Amino acid sequence: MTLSTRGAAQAPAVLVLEDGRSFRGRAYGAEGETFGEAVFSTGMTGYQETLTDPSYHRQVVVMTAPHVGNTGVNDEDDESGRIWVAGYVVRDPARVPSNWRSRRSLDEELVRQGIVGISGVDTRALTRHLRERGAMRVGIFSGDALAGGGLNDEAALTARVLEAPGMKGANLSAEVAATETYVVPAVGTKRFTVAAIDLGIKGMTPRRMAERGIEVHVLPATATLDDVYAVEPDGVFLSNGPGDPATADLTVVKGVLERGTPLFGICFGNQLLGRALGFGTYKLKYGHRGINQPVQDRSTGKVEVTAHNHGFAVDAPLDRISDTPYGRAEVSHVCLNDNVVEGLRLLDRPVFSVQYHPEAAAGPHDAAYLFDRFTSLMNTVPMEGPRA
Ligand SMILES: NC(=O)CC[C@H](N)C(=O)O
Repeated sequence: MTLSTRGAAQAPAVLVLEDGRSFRGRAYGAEGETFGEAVFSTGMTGYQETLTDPSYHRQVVVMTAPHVGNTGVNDEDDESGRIWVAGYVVRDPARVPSNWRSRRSLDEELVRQGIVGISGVDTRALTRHLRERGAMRVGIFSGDALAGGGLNDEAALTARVLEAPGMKGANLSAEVAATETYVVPAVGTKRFTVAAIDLGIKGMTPRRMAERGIEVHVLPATATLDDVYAVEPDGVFLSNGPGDPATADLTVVKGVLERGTPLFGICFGNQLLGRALGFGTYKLKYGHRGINQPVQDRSTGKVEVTAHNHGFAVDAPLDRISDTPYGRAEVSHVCLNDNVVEGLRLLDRPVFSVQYHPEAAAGPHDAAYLFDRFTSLMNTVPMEGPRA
């Protein structure tokens, strides 16, 4: 158990939204200033995985769960080598974290990694504001950033927020992805080789494949089609990742589709597949983030409770099969809260994707069957040449 001595004694901080609304609180984590897109996450647990998910790069995450940090920070649950959120907003941080795996408090970890946060904010009011007005740019200011009376000059702080870049048009995968290929070995007998394109991949994703006998070659976001086929893959995987899918290069995805290699994409990967098929993508008003989102698999009618983190979505028709340059495609999964497209499937090729996070780190394991589906596609496709 680690005792945190900070909390109520922390310096004043202020959160300022681009539309001028502001919230006062206390510094949490590092003091200073930070900017990003304000988004809210409804996960009640799993904050360590959220913080270290590269898809949150350049986003300031507001936690709707009121108590955050209760189980501290451990050495096992990180989803990447660092915290990626641009800032962190909580209502009531734990003063005494307690868990057998805890090594330090969340506050200490945020300080250690220089992540500026704010606590003591009415996160319900802030979330309702974002739901009504949509995700928008935000700044958090504390310590030196408020020296000279900044706390009382919110117009000046709002002007600074308005200078920060937005999420639309942001091309961010290369900023978060590995620069060198690495291999996650199959657990037990190796059955397949998969080339996974790292657009901001989480650590659990290759592990979920490895558990199924897959040797995963994780390739940088900049990998070419030749790099992909150099590993002689039985299947190709497109990962999650930050930024606007409209900015991504689709050459590799289209090349894989042409060859008919089994393909599975998640989240950003689903959006890239959608765009490669000729569908558009658009920015949702406030996105889906959390570990309790109901999704229906339209092929079985089954409802799964799933982990999400997306601000963009694919624009594809729900009521009919679409003709694409790679054959017929359908919307395979849909979000039951708002009918947003949550999955795509090609009818003539071994290709599918989902908009959510079947690796479930954190989250319910309802969607684990999707990794089995990918494995069975590789099982049935002859190695040489396209199937379609
Ligand atoms: N988790 C992800 O892959 C997110 C995809 C994309 N950046 C979005 O916000 O929709």
